[in-house]
Amino acid sequence: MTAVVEVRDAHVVHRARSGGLLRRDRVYALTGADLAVAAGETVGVVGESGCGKSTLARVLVGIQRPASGTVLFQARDLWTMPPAERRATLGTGVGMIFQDPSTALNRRLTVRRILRDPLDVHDRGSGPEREERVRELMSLVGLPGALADVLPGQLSGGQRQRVAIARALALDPALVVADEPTSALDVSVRAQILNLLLDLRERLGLALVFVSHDIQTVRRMSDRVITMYLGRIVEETPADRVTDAARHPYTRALFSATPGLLDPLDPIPLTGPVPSATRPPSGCPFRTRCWKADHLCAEAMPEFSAASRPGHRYRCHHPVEEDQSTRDLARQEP
Ligand SMILES: Nc1ncnc2c1ncn2[C@@H]1O[C@H](COP(=O)(O)OP(=O)(O)OP(=O)(O)O)[C@@H](O)[C@H]1O
Repeated sequence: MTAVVEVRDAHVVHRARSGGLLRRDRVYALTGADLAVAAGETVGVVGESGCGKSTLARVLVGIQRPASGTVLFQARDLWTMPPAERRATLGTGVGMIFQDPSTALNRRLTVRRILRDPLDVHDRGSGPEREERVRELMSLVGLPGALADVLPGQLSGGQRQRVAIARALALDPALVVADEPTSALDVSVRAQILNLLLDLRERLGLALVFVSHDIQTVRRMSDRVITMYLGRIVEETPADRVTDAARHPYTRALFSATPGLLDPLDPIPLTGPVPSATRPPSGCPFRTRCWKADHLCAEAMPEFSAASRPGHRYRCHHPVEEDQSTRDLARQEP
């Protein structure tokens, strides 16, 4: 597999937003992240709020430089290349779709200007070719050409997100990262936008990274699911087996609590709060909420183990069995 993007042992540490000027804690937003995404595949990223999903997304698209670790884009190290080359590589190679198209789009520019802008900045084609590309992009995302001269404020939320997607695709990127692309939209248009993304991935052979709180949607959209907990990737599971083959207790608990499964599962209780990212627990970060934790979990962060099927790895000293029913798991005392 040739990765479009590959992150190796990436760490991101922020200064805490609160705590006063003199005493600023460190927030461990991303710790030792490894991930590779190939052309044509969709990788979904799930986890509770604050676990580092957006940070990982920002590292993948080169908005966030990791404090340590490597980011390879099409096998080239992003952060050792000259800045101008990095800007050009990211500008043309990567598209990002944000949660809220109302804030992501410039309200003063027409749809045509928004879509032409990346073509102008990166000097793509002649004037007429750029106009043609704008038409092509609008048609690609299902926007009528008549909307070319309107402002984002005159569009519906779904239409605005289509413009944002078209803009992300303007320069034929190899990688698109969508961070909660539907959570600001009406429920009625969410499915349309998700289907559009899936269709575009097929047609354009994109590598797609999809970040969402909505784990049912991630499961439906993705080939592989990445589970994050307190800044760490703790499991990577083939999406079609995530509810029954995941081996990390946290992944099982997260998916067991998902409403809307065809075959509802017994919810596995997740007790207690998520610990602070400024003081993650020693050893396995999930141990303070895990019903299987023992002294070993407090002492050492488990290394990744490979599961029996390709594309499945997990970090856990006491993994649950594949196919062990959530009823059995739910009965275990935390
Ligand atoms: N610029 C920043 N300064 C300080 N802390 C930050 C900053 N950005 C993120 N964090 C912290 O880093 C951690 C990871 O944040 P991140 O936004 O990546 O999580 P997330 O999983 O995307 O959360 P959500 O689902 O709520 O969007 C959180 O504890 C967050 O508060």
